[in-house]
Amino acid sequence: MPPAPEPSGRSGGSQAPGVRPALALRGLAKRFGDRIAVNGIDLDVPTGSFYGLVGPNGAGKTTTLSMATGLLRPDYGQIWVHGVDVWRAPLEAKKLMGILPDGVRLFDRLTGEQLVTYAGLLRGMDREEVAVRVSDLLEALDLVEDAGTLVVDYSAGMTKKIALASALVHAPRLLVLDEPFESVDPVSAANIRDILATYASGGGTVIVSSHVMDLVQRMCDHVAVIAAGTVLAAGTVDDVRGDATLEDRFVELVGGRNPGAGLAWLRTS
Ligand SMILES: Nc1ncnc2c1ncn2[C@@H]1O[C@H](COP(=O)(O)OP(=O)(O)OP(=O)(O)O)[C@@H](O)[C@H]1O
Repeated sequence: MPPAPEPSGRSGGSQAPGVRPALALRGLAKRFGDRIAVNGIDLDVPTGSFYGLVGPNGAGKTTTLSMATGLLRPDYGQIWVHGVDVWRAPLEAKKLMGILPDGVRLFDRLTGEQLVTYAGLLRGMDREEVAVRVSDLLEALDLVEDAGTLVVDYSAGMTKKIALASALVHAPRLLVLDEPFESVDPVSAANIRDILATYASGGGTVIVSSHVMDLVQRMCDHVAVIAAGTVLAAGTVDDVRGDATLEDRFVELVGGRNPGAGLAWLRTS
């Protein structure tokens, strides 16, 4: 098995010398038929960072994160999580990760409490420890009252929160969250941000994909901007945005603003 790479310094990492990144991607590529979704992505996510992955619709964020977490096989490239090759040693790698995928079906005929308990037991944890953590997570995510409700009857935001609890229950070293704040109300979003900040300050690494630039600017310390399956910029949030806001920098990098073109018929006066 080839050794995990040392931090390259060329792909957005700012890790102390000799410390392996929490996630390293090299030459990652994926094509669906004629469409190239991911076109050779290199990225280092430093251990302990709060890393935002941003890009326009169809940029390749979900495809990249699905490959990085072992859910989708890459056509080319390699992925290491804390030095473990995700596709050569999947069980070892997956023990290190908690994943909130975008749009993956949950076992929604379980109650919220049963679902998180099941996630803990699947990870090989003992029943008593799982019970303590499930209770703590339901409390922290304000789901105690709905612990006995079937997940199929949860709202979209509650479903996100219970999926997040399932991703956290085994205290992973790397948390990969695809659009964690979508459909989540502002109070719950603030609770989730607090939980993630505590997790990162305790040495955990968080990767979030998001369209909300303001949130990424406030919450993340690192960011990668991807478009058309390639990395346009990566590094600390301050380096990437320079003197501008992240949103302005994003629009500048990605381009494509076309206000109202061809929609003359929408004018009502
Ligand atoms: N299973 C699939 N089959 C065919 N094409 C796909 C598939 N999954 C993704 N794609 C295509 O790959 C490209 C990247 O999609 P992806 O979902 O990774 O983008 P994204 O950055 O997550 O977008 P969004 O922000 O809209 O969720 C898009 O052009 C998409 O249409």
